[in-house]
Amino acid sequence: MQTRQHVEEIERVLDGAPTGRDTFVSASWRRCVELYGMDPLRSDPAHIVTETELKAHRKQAEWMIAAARSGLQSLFRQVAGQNYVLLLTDAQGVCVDFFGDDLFLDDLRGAGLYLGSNWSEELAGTCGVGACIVTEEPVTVHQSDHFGNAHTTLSCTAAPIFDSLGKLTAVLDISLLRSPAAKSSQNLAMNLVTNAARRVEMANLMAESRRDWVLRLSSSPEFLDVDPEAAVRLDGSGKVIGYTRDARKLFPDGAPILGRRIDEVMGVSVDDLPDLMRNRPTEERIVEMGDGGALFGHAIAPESPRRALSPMAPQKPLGGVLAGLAGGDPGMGRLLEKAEKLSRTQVPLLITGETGCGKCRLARAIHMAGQTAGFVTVNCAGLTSDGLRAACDKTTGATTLLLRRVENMTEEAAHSLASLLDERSDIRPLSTCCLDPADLDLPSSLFHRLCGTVLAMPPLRQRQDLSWLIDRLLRRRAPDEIRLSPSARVNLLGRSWPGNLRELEHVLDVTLALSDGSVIDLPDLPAPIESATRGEESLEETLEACDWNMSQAARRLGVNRSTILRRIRKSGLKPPS
Ligand SMILES: Nc1ncnc2c1ncn2[C@@H]1O[C@H](COP(=O)(O)OP(=O)(O)OP(=O)(O)O)[C@@H](O)[C@H]1O
Repeated sequence: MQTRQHVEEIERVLDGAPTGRDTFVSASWRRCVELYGMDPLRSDPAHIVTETELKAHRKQAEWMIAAARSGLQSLFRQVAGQNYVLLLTDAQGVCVDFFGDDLFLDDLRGAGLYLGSNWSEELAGTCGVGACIVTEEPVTVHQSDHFGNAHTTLSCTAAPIFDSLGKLTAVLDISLLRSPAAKSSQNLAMNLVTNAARRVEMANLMAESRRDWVLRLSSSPEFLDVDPEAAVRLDGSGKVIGYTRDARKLFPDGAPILGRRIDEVMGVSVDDLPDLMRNRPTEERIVEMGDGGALFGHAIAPESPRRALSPMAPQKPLGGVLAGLAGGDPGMGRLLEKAEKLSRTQVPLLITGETGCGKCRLARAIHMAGQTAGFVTVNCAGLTSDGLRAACDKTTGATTLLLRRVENMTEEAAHSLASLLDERSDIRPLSTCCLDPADLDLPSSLFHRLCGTVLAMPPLRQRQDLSWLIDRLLRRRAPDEIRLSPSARVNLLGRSWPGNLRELEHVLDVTLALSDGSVIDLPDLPAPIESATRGEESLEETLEACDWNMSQAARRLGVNRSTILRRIRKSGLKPPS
């Protein structure tokens, strides 16, 4: 009787009459008859591939089985005792992994809910796995939704799993041999299976992205770090090179995702990613979306490659966050290599160089390469003992303490810092300073607690990768079509850049704001700003303002102490008696 009704319903669907079934079910019935020539009255047994074929399918899906295993195990634990069976099939519909209750193994085998069964639509008719492969969407195929007579007691809920390039690669199916009549009884199963599929995609993306940035996103701060909703894998320029399926929702409908730069769709660029790392409070890691909404972001930095232990092993090129700081300048290359080795130690580092040359940026990169949990920055100008303590109390455990412009530290703060470092051996100080270490006026007890070794950064005018840096900063600010004319480039390369990278950033910002067209030409560039206070005329005023304290005057002018002494001698200035 039931069979006759089922056949009649299929006939009505073929005639185009509405029957109240989900549209994907009616469409699948139509394919079963019109495309695969199936007969709903035939009670075909389950299609099981041969032992050798199963081996081949499992071998092909090996990496997916491994990525999905722990997800499947935890899902199976969640439904334990409720007679559910879990199948992982490959993109052809062949079951390559299976979790079911041993008590019902014979029944499950008989129904095809077992390893090696082929649930592709053209063989099994309308079924959960088959419909999921065709629609690439999660589906529930409940009881008489099935086309074939043999399966109308089953309820199957299936979710697709995509690889990081957006290709359907597997299906996760949760099935019941017998289920309540209402299809809505499977809503919870649908939730479980789609969440499990999302986690498998996430695990797979993370496993293949060790050398790239990953940005994970969630609408809830509580789940951001533990169970994010979507993730994108990014290359060094911020272009998407992989994604989990749910990340599609973040991009404009239908537009390709691979190759898009994230700053075209979100309010963050690749350079903002360090601010979205785990050492920052979750609530502060907000990413604005193109549609006006916002999500919480968690950026995971590329791992730097570990050097082989053998001294004979060829040197691997520098990788990870440090590699992005220079583009072929030999001096910077050596400096970054040293920084990378030191990043794995607890040695306190003093990073010196002119203002704006990237000392803080380097300190941050060293911290990230070393993968220490906590990160605190304090500005030494105006730093009080209380301020220092309060900043460091924010973290417990291994922490990097970035001391910006350590030459500006007061004596009181210097003493406090020395005792703090004695109390907290888990704090690693990284200090930046615009003076030569020899001119640094710090109590020697503190100096040696801060300076295990010096990393001296070159000024921008001495860097051979200036052209690379100009392009890098330009690309971050403007679309690919905007470029520099050769004469504009030559002009920028010939400047002296007293403000270093900070000045370069400002020049590019001003240029882009004021110029129209897609080519930046010489007249579009702002003239270099020579600071009036840097001339010899103002030296006396500066010295007077600093009570003739050479170190202070040097700080004010952004030069080192010996330069001040030289200028004083040259200009014949005499301190007041
Ligand atoms: N390698 C780099 N690539 C692109 N931008 C950089 C790089 N290094 C630094 N910058 C940018 O240049 C500016 C100055 O960098 P940073 O604050 O690290 O300099 P600093 O030497 O610590 O300056 P100061 O001594 O004045 O505190 C920042 O806006 C930073 O983002």
